[in-house]
Amino acid sequence: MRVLEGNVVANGTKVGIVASRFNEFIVSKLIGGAQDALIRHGVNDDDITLAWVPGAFEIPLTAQKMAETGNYDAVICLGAVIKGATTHYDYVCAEVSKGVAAVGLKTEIPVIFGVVTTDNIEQAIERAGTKAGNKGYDAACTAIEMVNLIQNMK
Ligand SMILES: Nc1c(NC[C@H](O)[C@H](O)[C@H](O)CO)[nH]c(=O)[nH]c1=O
Ligand SMILES: CC(=O)[C@@H](O)COP(=O)(O)O
Repeated sequence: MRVLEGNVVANGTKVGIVASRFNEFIVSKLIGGAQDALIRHGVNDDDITLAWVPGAFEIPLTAQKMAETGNYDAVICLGAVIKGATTHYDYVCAEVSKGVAAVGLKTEIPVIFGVVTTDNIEQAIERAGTKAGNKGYDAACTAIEMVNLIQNMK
């Protein structure tokens, strides 16, 4: 049986990161986690490009623009959507999740969903480098694995 699988080893991998400034306290920790994972798995710091957007809603368009340049093997989307008093949360979460998935399918490179969507600030903190790990780190490992997997499929 031929098994297709990606290693978590970077080989000249070029990565774009789109990060939303809303809840920057959390998102900056996700960026730190992603950068740490990329570098520790062999990505050169010079091969990482970070684009800031105002909020998670703006992530998909920016991820698409980045992916369409052809300069990146993967794009990692980082953000923090935290539930407030109204239904705004649901609209932002729906659009960013659908949008990120659509960009991956359209551009045919891995576009990774590293956006935390939480009921409260405590849950977000737990996922930004404390008791539930760092979702930015996890997203970066996923990006490297997916780049490898797709290379192995050729
Ligand atoms: N409430 C959160 C937002 N809201 C802002 C939107 O993402 C968007 O920037 C605005 O509606 C303009 O289009 N964004 C987050 O990333 N996180 C939130 O908790
Ligand atoms: C997820 C959000 O957009 C959130 O911050 C909005 O809060 P609110 O529903 O209280 O306006």
